[in-house]
Amino acid sequence: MLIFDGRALSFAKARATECAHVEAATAQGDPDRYMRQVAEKVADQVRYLCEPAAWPRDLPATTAVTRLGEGLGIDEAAAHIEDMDACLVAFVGGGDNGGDALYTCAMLAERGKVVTAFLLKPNAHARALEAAREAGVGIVELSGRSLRSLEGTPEWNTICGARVWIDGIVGIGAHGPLTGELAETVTCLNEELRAHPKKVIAIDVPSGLTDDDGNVAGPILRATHTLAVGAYKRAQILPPAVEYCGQLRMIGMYWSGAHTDTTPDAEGRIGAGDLYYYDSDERAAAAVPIPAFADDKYARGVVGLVAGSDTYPGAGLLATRGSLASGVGMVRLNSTRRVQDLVLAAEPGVVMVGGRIQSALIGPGLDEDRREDALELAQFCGQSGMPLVIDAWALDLVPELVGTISPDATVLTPHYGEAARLLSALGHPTTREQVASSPLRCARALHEATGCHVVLKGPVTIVYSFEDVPLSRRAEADGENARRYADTRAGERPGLTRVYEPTVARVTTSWAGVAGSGDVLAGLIAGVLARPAGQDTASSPEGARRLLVTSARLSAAVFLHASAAQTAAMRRQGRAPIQARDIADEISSVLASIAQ
Ligand SMILES: NC(=O)C1=CN([C@@H]2O[C@H](COP(=O)(O)OP(=O)(O)OC[C@H]3O[C@@H](n4cnc5c(N)ncnc54)[C@H](O)[C@@H]3O)[C@@H](O)[C@H]2O)[C@@H](O)CC1
Ligand SMILES: Nc1ncnc2c1ncn2[C@@H]1O[C@H](COP(=O)(O)OP(=O)(O)O)[C@@H](O)[C@H]1O
Repeated sequence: MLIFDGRALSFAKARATECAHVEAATAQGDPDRYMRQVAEKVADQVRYLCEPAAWPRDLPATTAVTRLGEGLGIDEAAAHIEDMDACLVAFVGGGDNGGDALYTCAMLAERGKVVTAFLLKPNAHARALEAAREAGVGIVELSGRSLRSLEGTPEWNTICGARVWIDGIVGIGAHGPLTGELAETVTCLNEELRAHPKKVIAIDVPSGLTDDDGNVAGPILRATHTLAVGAYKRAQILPPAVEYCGQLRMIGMYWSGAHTDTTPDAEGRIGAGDLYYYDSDERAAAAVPIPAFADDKYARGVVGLVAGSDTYPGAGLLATRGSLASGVGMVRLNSTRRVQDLVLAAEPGVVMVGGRIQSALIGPGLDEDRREDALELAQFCGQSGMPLVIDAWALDLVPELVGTISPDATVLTPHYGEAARLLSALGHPTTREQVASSPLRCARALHEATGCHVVLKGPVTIVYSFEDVPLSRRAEADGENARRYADTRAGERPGLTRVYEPTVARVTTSWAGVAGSGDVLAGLIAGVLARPAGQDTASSPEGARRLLVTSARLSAAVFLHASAAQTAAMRRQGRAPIQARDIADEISSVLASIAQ
């Protein structure tokens, strides 16, 4: 069973956890103790981010080379270094997020910073406001007016002249998109940022980011840094909202209970509403194990591909190279003569005849002429329960394959457009725009419509996966709830319980979105699934085969692909394009750089 690097919480869960902390502080007669602890850590981060050394690494760039939002913009940073210690400005709302901001301002002022707080609501947190005044923070009261009303005044110049803004307008207490004067204020601030970029440090979440599935339905103040209080929130790591967070840092608040929910939902599933992030070089390396002393090519795994066509020959080569990078002992490629010649010229070890395989991939670069071979391999996998990856063109075959494939062993790897087309073909009319605005929701819908694992490719790729783990392990780990749940399914899967582990990898580069990049990923996933199951997979019940298609393996492949793209982009300082072949080439150096 998988425990990823961490669970990202829903806003409701985060609010409940935070409330418990506040209640405990209140019971001890100091209701703001927790808030001051948050503010102290925020103030430390703000001071650090104001230091010259932090600038070159931290300024954002739109073409990010990122670990979820971390940006590089070295030249712009250098230009601002001299006067970045000018004044700090905070925008303060009427809730506790504003309270955090005011205490933060007070602490910064006490440490010698020049700070001005703009109160956007008449009901700012009273004790925090008093502390800010006492510390010498400049206070500007908007009394409910939009910030736009200040344009042309000296206060407006203070806002524009600041190098660093602190966003305490709203946090996780906001419901729905921002409305009224707050919406206008945020729009106005974003306009100023577009004209004159600055550091924007969001306390907990960028103001306006309110949807657990990362949907962007209204104005959000675009942060360069987001300081997540206590735990990451789902919207901070999900596209499209992730783009507004900039570099994400955690403010540790000793939150407990941020583990997988063991309570089944209405349909009896565990963890289907959870979201994890994957950020582990070591775990990724475990998916590509060093061969054992006596391993021959068959022991290392053989992958069978139906990829490439006379219409799209290059896809056959790129998928092949993705598979080879996974360390399989052999790739068997079924393709046209033209593709075979192309592949053999680059990779003479590839075998063009059929035979024993441990996993399969159909789809990259296929055209109508390749339909029969793709269907045949899919059907073979369905009958044998062998892992099958369905990508690109072959995704259009899914509606006719639904009854024949083995969903537990099948992975669909659509991009947004393909996901929309497939969902529509399966009876759920969906546009590409709808997928782009709520990719997690659509990945889940695709799983529900097909039963398959889904790798939804995008700026941040989502792995919507699950495992059937032995009841004994689940119960050991999670206690009574799981035991009760498993009993209800005993007739269906005796001894097993289904656990969902939707995951995003915390690494990305926008240079990865290039033709053929997905072919490499599909090949890599199929290759990883052909490798012998080892430490990286969940254990199966006594006597059963070890599980091959797991969240851990799929996430590892996605992570390696993104890391390879990022490393290739970094070789060019993130400023020059990379090609799909660069990603394939870089996978082995990423693996080589990871200590095993
Ligand atoms: N709960 C607590 O006691 C603490 C919360 N902290 C911080 O405070 C934040 C949560 O505080 P709150 O629960 O007070 O809420 P927020 O401060 O996030 O937001 C609540 C305010 O936003 C307004 N609002 C809500 N939805 C809106 C919308 N759609 N458009 C415009 N205005 C809207 C409300 O009227 C209210 O004034 C967290 O993110 C966290 O950072 C902690 O750091 C300190 C203790
Ligand atoms: N803006 C982006 N930032 C990072 N990665 C991206 C972006 N856009 C696309 N990608 C990645 O690029 C790959 C493109 O795959 P796909 O669309 O299938 O292309 P192809 O079929 O040409 O190989 C996917 O891995 C996807 O996650």
